[in-house]
Amino acid sequence: MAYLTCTALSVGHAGTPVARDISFSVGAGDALFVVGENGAGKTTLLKTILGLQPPLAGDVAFGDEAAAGEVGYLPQKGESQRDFPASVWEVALSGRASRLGKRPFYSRADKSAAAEALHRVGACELRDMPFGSISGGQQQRVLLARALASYPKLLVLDEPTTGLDPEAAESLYRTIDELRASGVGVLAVTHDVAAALPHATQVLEVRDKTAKLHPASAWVTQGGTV
Ligand SMILES: Nc1ncnc2c1ncn2[C@@H]1O[C@H](COP(=O)(O)OP(=O)(O)OP(=O)(O)O)[C@@H](O)[C@H]1O
Repeated sequence: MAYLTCTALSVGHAGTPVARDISFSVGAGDALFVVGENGAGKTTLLKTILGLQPPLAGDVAFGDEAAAGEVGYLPQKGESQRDFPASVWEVALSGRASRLGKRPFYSRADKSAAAEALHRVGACELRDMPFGSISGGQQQRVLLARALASYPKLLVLDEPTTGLDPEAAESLYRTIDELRASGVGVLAVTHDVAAALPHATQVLEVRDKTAKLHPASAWVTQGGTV
């Protein structure tokens, strides 16, 4: 079973659909990129998948090692994140906060998950640096580690390369490829279709109040843009 399966999903606000009849699944090694014009409904879809708002119809199901809600989430980058007053290590470790429950301190398992996540994204050497002092590409890498430390199987990324130069974006995508090769499944929203496409397995095109699923190779041959 896939980590995430959406079936005949309708998403929207106050009972009014923004996009209807959305069906896709994301499993180990998959990278599904959601594309569409401004206002098409990409963020509404992500929020529905993350359980922040209810589906208007249809179903969101989690399976395998990604139980309900156990999603590593990298939110869209906000300016406030740049000066976040914490070290890289603290940011990575904060991915485990939702697992603390009533415990006052992070456990050895929490620390080892955060350390492993930093290692997997190639950010070990940044560990003791203030988060606000590293580059935008490095910050995104650390926030990817944070998502990975929280739930390492299914990652949901909202515009992961926004604000990065092409080299930093490509480097982040290559890291995401390596994570996929080790069994991670990725669902990402992007406006940067050309850069994302070589790293996608499927493209979900949200348009005209519905969504079409394309294999990434077919999207290339039809010269797809949004
Ligand atoms: N809380 C809300 N209440 C009512 N309508 C909303 C709300 N949030 C978004 N919308 C509307 O839903 C539609 C889809 O918005 P959404 O943010 O999902 O689009 P998007 O594809 O993510 O756009 P962008 O690429 O600009 O981020 C838009 O028409 C928007 O105005």
